Amino acid sequence: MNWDETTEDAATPQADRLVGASADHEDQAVEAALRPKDLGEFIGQERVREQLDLVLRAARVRGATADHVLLSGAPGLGKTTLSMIIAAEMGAPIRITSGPAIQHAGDLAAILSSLQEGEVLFLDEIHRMSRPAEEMLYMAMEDFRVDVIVGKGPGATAIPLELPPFTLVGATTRAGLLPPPLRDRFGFTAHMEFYGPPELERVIHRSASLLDVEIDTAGAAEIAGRARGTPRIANRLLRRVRDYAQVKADGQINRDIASVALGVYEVDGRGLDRLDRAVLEALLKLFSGGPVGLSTLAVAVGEERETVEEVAEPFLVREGLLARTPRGRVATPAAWAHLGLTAPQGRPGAGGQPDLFGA
Ligand SMILES: Nc1ncnc2c1ncn2[C@@H]1O[C@H](COP(=O)(O)OP(=O)(O)OP(=O)(O)O)[C@@H](O)[C@H]1O
Ligand SMILES: [Mg+2]
Repeated sequence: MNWDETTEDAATPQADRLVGASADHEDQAVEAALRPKDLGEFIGQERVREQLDLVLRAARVRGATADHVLLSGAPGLGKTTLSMIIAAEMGAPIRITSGPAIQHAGDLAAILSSLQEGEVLFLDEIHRMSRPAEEMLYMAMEDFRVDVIVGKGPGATAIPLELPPFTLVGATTRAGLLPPPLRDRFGFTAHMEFYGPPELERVIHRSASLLDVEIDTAGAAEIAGRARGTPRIANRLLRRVRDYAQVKADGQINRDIASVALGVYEVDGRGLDRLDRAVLEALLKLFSGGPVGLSTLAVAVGEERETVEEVAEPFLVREGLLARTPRGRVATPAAWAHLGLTAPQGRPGAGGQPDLFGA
């Protein structure tokens, strides 16, 4: 791979895992076809949808350009999809760029000065923009104006440039990293939550019908339960189960087919993959449930510290299977139950014993 093409995701260990939330190459190729096109088609996120609907409707009634919108949430929850829906609902064209693509303020000035009135500018990974570009964006968002610097050194002059009104849609997986002045300039902020099983089932039924795959209710529920609250993962698991159904059966997906297929891909009933389970198993079997230091745990599973910390742990913590404590990683009672093991007496999960480990 050419270093220039290295993205954050490619640099992330295990980015290609079946239950990883970032888009892989195949996702990028097929996602466009699966994207809901308007708010009515967008599944779940009721509150965000309702609020956004009001914001967009009000703008349409006033005949105005919609306020700037910030979309924050984990990968694969629908930020890019919503940005396209915003443009579609406003009947406006959309321009797509990203923080890492804007290295110099001049890059941003070029984009801003070529926007049409009412256009939606989608700025993905807005937390990764350079500082000077960010400052230019403040003025553009607030006053629809930028200062273009012409020349260098003492002779440099700032030429003010008026911009047509536009709607900035920023997306970030790390809202906490946004400087407050930037956050404050958005008229509306939408926090996207993980999806519950019923919504994921609807996502799966919808995608199955677009992909022309037959699936019954129980089959969709089986996949939804393993999709880690994330539509992108649900769609990816659906494609793998479809492959299995086509090769090993008559192409139709039911609970058994889904369950056996995902077993082949080592995604368990709760959405844990081989790495997740290796981490839990080491914690339980080698360290009696902890507490154990991250480095020790990583050595025990033969992975890098970062892989354990950034790839496996967030989901295990979210699922309530593992806790990070000041003294190290600790398994919760649910972890013992999930792996079908019995906690030694006196450990969390041993039942009726005092919790000595602060889990
Ligand atoms: N609410 C939804 N209803 C139906 N499908 C959805 C929904 N949200 C996301 N999807 C599907 O999940 C896929 C991933 O969504 P999207 O690309 O919008 O995620 P994202 O939040 O932009 O992720 P990233 O942070 O990696 O950029 C899309 O192909 C889309 O089909
Ligand atoms: Mg996206």
